[in-house]
Amino acid sequence: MLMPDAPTTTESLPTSVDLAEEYQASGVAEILDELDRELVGLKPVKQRIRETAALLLVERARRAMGLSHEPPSLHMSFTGNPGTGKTTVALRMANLLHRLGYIRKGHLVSVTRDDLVGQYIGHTAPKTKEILKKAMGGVLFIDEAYYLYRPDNERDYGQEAIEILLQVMENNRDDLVVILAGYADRMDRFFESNPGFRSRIAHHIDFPDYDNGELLSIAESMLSRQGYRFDAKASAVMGDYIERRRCQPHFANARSIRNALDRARLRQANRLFEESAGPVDAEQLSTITARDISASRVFAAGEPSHKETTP
Ligand SMILES: Nc1ncnc2c1ncn2[C@@H]1O[C@H](COP(=O)(O)OP(=O)(O)OP(=O)(O)O)[C@@H](O)[C@H]1O
Repeated sequence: MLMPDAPTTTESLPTSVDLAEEYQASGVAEILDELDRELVGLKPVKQRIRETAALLLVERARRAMGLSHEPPSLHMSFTGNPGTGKTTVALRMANLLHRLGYIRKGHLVSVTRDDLVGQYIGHTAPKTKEILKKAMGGVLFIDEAYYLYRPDNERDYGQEAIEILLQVMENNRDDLVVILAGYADRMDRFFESNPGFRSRIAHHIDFPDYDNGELLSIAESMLSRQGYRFDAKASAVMGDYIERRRCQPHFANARSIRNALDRARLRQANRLFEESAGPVDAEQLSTITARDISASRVFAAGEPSHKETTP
């Protein structure tokens, strides 16, 4: 395996590097395989991550061989609708950057405006610096990053947080990676008004919405990880649920699926209590039936829309 830092004498520099071996030895292969296996869909996202990993491996090899190299800029923006996997992929990205030696610790600190910006004068700088301290050596993930900038209020404290962030993104490039996340259109407007951010972010990754088939696969894989499964009819009803849920307000892709499954498990538990006179077996305890899903309000015809949190 390559040394993370370039050797100091020319004699000790390697004259060639086996990239395929590096790919395996660094653990990058394992992370990318896991990403492929565990995350449904996201083809363009996975492709971009593979490309980034290849770039970083080549950069590392150049450094080890004493070729001219520039520390790559790793700050990123992840755009897409809620529940499209941005946080999940950011976690994997942190792991990847750590395995490649680009960040010391590889942890992820996920924040929103309220974690960075204070309500009173003098509160913002210490708050932002505290978060940055926590994130050093890892990845700082700022969800709905555009809320930091409020053009309607000239004296908004968000501006102070922005200035500190920009400085740290420039000066601590070798120890902190910042990922800005949120809706694509709002992020575009944010970059237009804050060119400092645009120029510091080299990698833009767009997360598409999942299609109905992908959401059904996500539901099945989430359930199986929890030790449950749909019976044959439940799978079909879940497909129908997804079709209807997508057209209702507060739809949040995979997050809506996670919430729907939580509620289905609740109904299953209640059903087991109501139905069972005697002992229940493992099969019954692990099966979600059509009824556990069809009792959802999503199926109530003409019913006004409901919020994500409604049971
Ligand atoms: N492709 C996928 N395969 C399996 N599970 C997924 C996939 N994408 C997302 N999930 C799951 O869906 C949930 C929501 O995903 P995540 O939090 O990463 O989305 P997000 O884009 O960050 O959205 P938000 O900002 O609204 O939280 C998580 O529980 C995650 O594990």
